[in-house]
Amino acid sequence: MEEVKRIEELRTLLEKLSYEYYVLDHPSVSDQEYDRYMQELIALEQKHPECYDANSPTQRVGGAVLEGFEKVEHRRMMLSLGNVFNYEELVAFDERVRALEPDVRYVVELKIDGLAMSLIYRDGRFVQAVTRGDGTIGEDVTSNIKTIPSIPMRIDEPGEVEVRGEVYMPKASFRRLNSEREANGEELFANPRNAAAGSVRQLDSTVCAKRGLDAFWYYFVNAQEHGIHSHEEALEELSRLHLRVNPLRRCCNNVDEIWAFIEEISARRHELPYEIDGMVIKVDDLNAQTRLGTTVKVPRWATAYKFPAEEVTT
Ligand SMILES: NC(=O)c1cnc(N)c2cc(Br)sc12
Repeated sequence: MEEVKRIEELRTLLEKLSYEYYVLDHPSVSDQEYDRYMQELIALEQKHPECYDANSPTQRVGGAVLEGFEKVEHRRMMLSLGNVFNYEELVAFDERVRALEPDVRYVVELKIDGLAMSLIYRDGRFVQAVTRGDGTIGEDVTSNIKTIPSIPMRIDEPGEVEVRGEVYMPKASFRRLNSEREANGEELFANPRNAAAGSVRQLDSTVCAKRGLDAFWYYFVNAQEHGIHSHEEALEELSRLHLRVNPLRRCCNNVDEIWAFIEEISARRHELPYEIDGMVIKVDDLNAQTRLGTTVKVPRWATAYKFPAEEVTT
């Protein structure tokens, strides 16, 4: 029946248009055209309830208001990071790594000031989003994470894929939210991280949908099972799967290259449209990461450089 075929066609088209707009920031159609396709799909889905699909672009917002969040155990612990606060501590980190991995190469990324999140895809379909929690047990916040338009509901990868990253509230969304709350005499959020955490914990996803959250993904959990050997390759694969990966990153061969990038980003971080509280330095080679291993709660193959605390008025 061609209407059922049209439903599948529109679902695929709307996902592609959403990717172009929210991930590539390069839409190929006008908002009006996008809305016309969405309205056409909504009408066809109402006519064909037998085609219901929770991952349809029409199902991102709405659904039941939850009583609470289910607890979920992570397959692999969600680690936090050790910290370094200055050049000398960064040198010490590098020396500890080089003692085991003499010709190490690093990838340096921005440390997004949001909340850590795990996404599970199965056979190419988004199935679950889980907060970090205590690192072992998190909360299922799938209904809220589905409302973030840059997160794909489908990916072109079979089997089980787990992706981790940071959900955050852009500075513009934060300013808009707090000015609305001020106008309504409500308590203001202290910073974008708190506002993002409060939004993800909304039991009614229509509230979360209005908060203008976004996310960057920076960890392909079972990358080696998918034939990937380095962190940089993993980030490129996440991009290929249409996940939103932060392009502001640099491969560095030594501490001085790391420090140069830290100073470059530190000088321009207030221009960024989102808050960062430091930089993340990771060993690039995944086998070297495995050889270095982790301590009780933090990896030996990565650390976070934290910017000096300052009074930031956003
Ligand atoms: N790029 C990254 O690895 C990264 C970025 N932002 C963050 N808040 C975190 C936290 C951990 Br744990 S890793 C990481």
